[in-house]
Amino acid sequence: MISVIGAGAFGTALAISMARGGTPVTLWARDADHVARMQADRVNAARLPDMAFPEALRVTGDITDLPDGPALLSVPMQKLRQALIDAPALRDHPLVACCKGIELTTTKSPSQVIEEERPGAQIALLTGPSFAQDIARRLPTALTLACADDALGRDLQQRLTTANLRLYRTTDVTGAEIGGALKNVMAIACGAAIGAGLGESARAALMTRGYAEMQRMALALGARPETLAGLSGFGDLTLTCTSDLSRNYRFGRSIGQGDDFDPAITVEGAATARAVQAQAREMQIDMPITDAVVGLIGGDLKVPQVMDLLLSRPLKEE
Ligand SMILES: NC(=O)C1=CN([C@@H]2O[C@H](COP(=O)(O)OP(=O)(O)OC[C@H]3O[C@@H](n4cnc5c(N)ncnc54)[C@H](OP(=O)(O)O)[C@@H]3O)[C@@H](O)[C@H]2O)C=CC1
Ligand SMILES: O=C(CO)COP(=O)(O)O
Repeated sequence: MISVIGAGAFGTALAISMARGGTPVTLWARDADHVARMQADRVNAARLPDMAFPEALRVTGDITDLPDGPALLSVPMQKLRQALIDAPALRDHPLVACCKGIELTTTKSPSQVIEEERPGAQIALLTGPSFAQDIARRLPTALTLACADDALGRDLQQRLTTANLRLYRTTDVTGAEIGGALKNVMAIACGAAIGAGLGESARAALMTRGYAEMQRMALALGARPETLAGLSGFGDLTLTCTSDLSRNYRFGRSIGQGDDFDPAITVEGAATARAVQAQAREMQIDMPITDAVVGLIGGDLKVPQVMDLLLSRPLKEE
C-alpha cells in the first residue's frame, strides 16, 4: 500500500503508474472540491488532464485516512514543511520526498526539512529525469531512489518500481538532492539564453558550466561525484535544460523573450536559486550562473548584461 500526499501533476502521475500494477494507492489532496471532482470523474483534470485513474487508485481528503506503508510527499519544495505541519497523522510512514529544491527560509534540503519536522523518521528521496505526462502515458522513465539506510532503500526500490518506472538506488541523499535542486536553476539560465536568441552553443556552455557549479556545491557538502553524473544530476540537467515540457526552462525562456509568465505555475528553480546563492556565499563557493539567474529573476540584470558578466570573468582552467 502506498500513499501520495499532494495531487499535483507529479503526485498524480506516480499514483497512476503505481496503481496500474494493482498496488492499492491512496492519493490525498487538500482541497475538498478538488477531491470531490477527482472522485467523481476518476481523472485529475486540473493538474494532469486525460489520464484516467486505475481501479486501485483511491482519492481522499482526509489525512487520517492513509494506509500503512510509504507516503510520497509530492508538493513543491517551498510547501513541504507546511504540508508536514498540516499532516500530523503522517507519523510512522516511511516518508519519500518527491520534490526538487532547497527551502528559501532555511537553505535546507527536502530530507533535512523532513528530519526537522519528523525527527527519527525513515526518509528517502525520489528524483531524476521524468515529466509527469511521460510517466502517466506509460513511457519509459528511470529515476533515482536515494536513501541513507540501504535496507530501507532496497525495500522502497522494490515497492515503488513499476512497469514503466525503473528505479536505481543510492545511499548518497545529498548528491541526489543537490542535483535535483540545481538542475532547475540551470534550466532557467538555458531558457533565458534560448529565449534571448543566444543559440545552442551558449546553451551547451551553460549546461556544462552549470554542471560544474552543481558538482562544486555537492562535493563541498560531501556528495559523491558519481551521483552527480547519474540520473538525478546529469540526467535531469539534460532533460530540463532541453525540453519545452519543463516549466523551469519555459520560465527562463519567457525572461529571455521579455514575456510574462503565469505565476500560478510551479517553478522550483526560482526560489531555489536564491536559497543556493545564500548557501554558496556562506560556504564561499563560486556560483556565477546561479548568481546570474537570481539577477535575472529579480529584474536586476538583463540577458546581455549576464552574458557580458559571464564572458568577462578571468580566464581559467576548465
Ligand atoms: N511535474 C513534473 O513533471 C515533475 C515534478 N517534480 C517535482 O514534484 C514537485 C511537485 O510538482 P508538481 O506536482 O509538478 O506541482 P503542481 O504545481 O502540479 O502541484 C503542486 C501540488 O502541491 C499541492 N500543495 C501545495 N501546497 C501544499 C500544502 N501546503 N499542503 C498540501 N499540498 C500542497 C497543490 O495543491 P492545490 O492544488 O490544492 O494547490 C498541488 O496539488 C516539485 O518539487 C517538482 O519539482 C518532479 C519530477 C517531475
Ligand atoms: O523535474 C522535472 C523533470 O525531471 C520537471 O521539470 P519542471 O519542474 O521544470 O517542469
